[in-house]
Amino acid sequence: MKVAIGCDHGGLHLKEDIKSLLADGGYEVTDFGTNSTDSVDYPDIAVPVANAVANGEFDRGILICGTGIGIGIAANKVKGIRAALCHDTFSAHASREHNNANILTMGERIIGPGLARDIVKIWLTTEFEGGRHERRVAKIADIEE
Ligand SMILES: O=C(CO)[C@H](O)[C@H](O)COP(=O)(O)O
Repeated sequence: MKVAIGCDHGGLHLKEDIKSLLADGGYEVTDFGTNSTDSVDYPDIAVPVANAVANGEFDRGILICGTGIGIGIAANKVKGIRAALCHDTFSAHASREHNNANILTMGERIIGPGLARDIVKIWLTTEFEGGRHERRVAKIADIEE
């Protein structure tokens, strides 16, 4: 599975930790930055990652900022993106099974690396359930038309 990852300055340390988790797990990871603690604007990272997922270049994306909120709001402006903010494992599971989320967002200023790692592992390995959820996700796509 090909995974695009990105963060702003508020998510740098968690992004680096998640990158090593993904590399150890055999995922093909591409880092869209940022790569320092210098202040950057999260839409500048969110949009390239979201475009790369939306156009099929990557299977999934992971975006991290201080809260996970801003970077997710920006990603969700890109057509075809269903970015889900998950700070617990139940949401990570449900965002895949029910919502077919293609981008996971998290906030480094909110959760620690242990929980974040569990969230990522669940999120990357849970399949979309389809069925009634397919109809609902299709209605979200209709909003974009
Ligand atoms: O969480 C975020 C967006 O939702 C950002 O990481 C946060 O707003 C950055 O704040 P600052 O410029 O004060 O470091």
